[in-house]
Amino acid sequence: MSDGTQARRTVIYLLDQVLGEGRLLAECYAAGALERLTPEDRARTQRLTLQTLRSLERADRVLQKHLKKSTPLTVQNALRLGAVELCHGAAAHGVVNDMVAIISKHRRHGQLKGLVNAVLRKVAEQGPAEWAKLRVPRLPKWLRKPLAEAWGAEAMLEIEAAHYAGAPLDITGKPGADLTPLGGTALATGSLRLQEAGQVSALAGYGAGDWWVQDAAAALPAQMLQAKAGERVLDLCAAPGGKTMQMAASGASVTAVDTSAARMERLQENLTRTGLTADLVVGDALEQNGQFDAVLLDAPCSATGTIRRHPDLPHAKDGSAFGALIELQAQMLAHAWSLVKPGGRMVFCTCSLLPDEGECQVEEALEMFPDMTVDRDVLPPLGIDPAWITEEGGLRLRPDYWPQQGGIDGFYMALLRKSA
Ligand SMILES: C[S@@+](CC[C@H](N)C(=O)[O-])C[C@H]1O[C@@H](n2cnc3c(N)ncnc32)[C@H](O)[C@@H]1O
Repeated sequence: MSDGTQARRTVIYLLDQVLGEGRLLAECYAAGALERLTPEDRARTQRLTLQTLRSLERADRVLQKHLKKSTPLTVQNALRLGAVELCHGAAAHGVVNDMVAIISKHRRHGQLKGLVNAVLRKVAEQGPAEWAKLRVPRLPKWLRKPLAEAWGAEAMLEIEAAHYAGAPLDITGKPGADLTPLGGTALATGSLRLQEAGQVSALAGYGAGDWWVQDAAAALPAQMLQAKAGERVLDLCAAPGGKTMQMAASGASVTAVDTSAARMERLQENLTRTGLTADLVVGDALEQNGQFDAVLLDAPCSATGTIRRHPDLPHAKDGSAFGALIELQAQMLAHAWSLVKPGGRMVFCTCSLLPDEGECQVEEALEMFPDMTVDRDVLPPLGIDPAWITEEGGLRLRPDYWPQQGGIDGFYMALLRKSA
C-alpha cells in the first residue's frame, strides 16, 4: 500500500458517513474521524473529501458505463474517489493498487476487489478525456429547485460553477495589525484574500493573534453594526466568534451567547489567541434579557450560502429541517428586537441563499414592528456592489458574485434601527 492509504481509507469512511448516514463532515471531524492521522494525511484527507463531494456527479458519470449493477455504497465511494483522483492526473498504479487493497480488506465487500481493479483501470485510460467535457455538477433537486426559483436558471448555473470552484481563504485583521507578511489581495470590503494558503496556523501572525479566518461575506454584518467603544453590544448565536472578535476589537462591551458549549470553547480559544475579551454566556438566545445599544443576530439557518466550503451539505441534508429553522429565525428576530433599546440598532443575518431565511424575514418583521426601519445608508460605504442591495434595504450576497476575485459566501444581512 502507498503512503496515501490511510488518507484514502478515511476519505471513503467520510463519504460513507455523508452520503449514507446524512452526517456533516464537521460532525465527523468533531467526533474524531481525523484524530489518528498525521497532519499531512489529515490535510490530504480533507482536500480529497471536498474534491470528491464537489465532483460527485462527474465521478458518477465517468463510472456509470463501467458498472452494470449497483454496487454497495463503500465500494461506490472507493470508485468515486479513485475516479476523481485519476481524472485529476494522479498516477494510475498508485490509485488503483490502493483502492484494490482497501476494498480487499473490507469485511463484507472484499470479493469486489476485482471489480474495483477492472473499473478503475478503464477510468485511468478513458476518464481524464471524458472529465473535461462533463457539465459542472448540479445541486440535488431538493435544493436546486427553490434556489433556481429565487435567482433564475442562469444564476443557478453560475452559483453551481462557484460551488465547484471552491473558496479562497479570507482573513479579518485586528485593527492596526500588519498583515503585509501574508501577501494576498485586499478586497474592497476590507478582508484580505489568500488564494493558496496551506496550513492556517503556520501563517505569519496567527500565533500572535493578529487575524482570524472569516469569509469576506461573514465579515460584513459586524461592519454594518459599527459597534463603538463604550457601547453594550449583544452577539446572539455567536460561536465560534468571528463577529464577536470584530465587535470586541472595536472596544465595545460584548456579551456573546450561544447554546453550544463546545463551540463556545472555541470562541474562548479564539478570544485568548487574539487577546480580545467578551462576556460569554452558554444559553438560548430566546431566553436572554436586558437592553442593549446594539444587537447582532446571526441566526441558525440552512447554511446554503457556504456550500463552496461545505460541499457535504447538499448531500447530507434534504431540506426537511428548513421549515423549523425559518420559524425559529422569526422567533429569534422578534425576541432580539425586544432587547434593542429605543434609538438602538440590530443586524439580522443568515448565511443562507434562501430568501425565506433573509429578505422575507425582514419584510415580515417590518410589518410586525412599527418602530423598525431598515438603514440603507450604511451599505454603499462597505465596498459592495450597489446592485446587491435588496428592495427592502438589506444586502444579498451570492457565491457567484465577484467571480474574478474568487467569489464570496452566500449571505443576507440588514441593519434595522429602532425609533427613539
Ligand atoms: C451561523 S452560526 C454562528 C456563527 C457566529 N456568529 C460567527 O460569526 O462565528 C449559528 C450558531 O447558532 C447557535 N445556536 C443555535 N440555536 C441557538 C439558540 N437557540 N440560541 C443561541 N444560539 C443558538 C449554534 O450553536 C451556532 O453556533
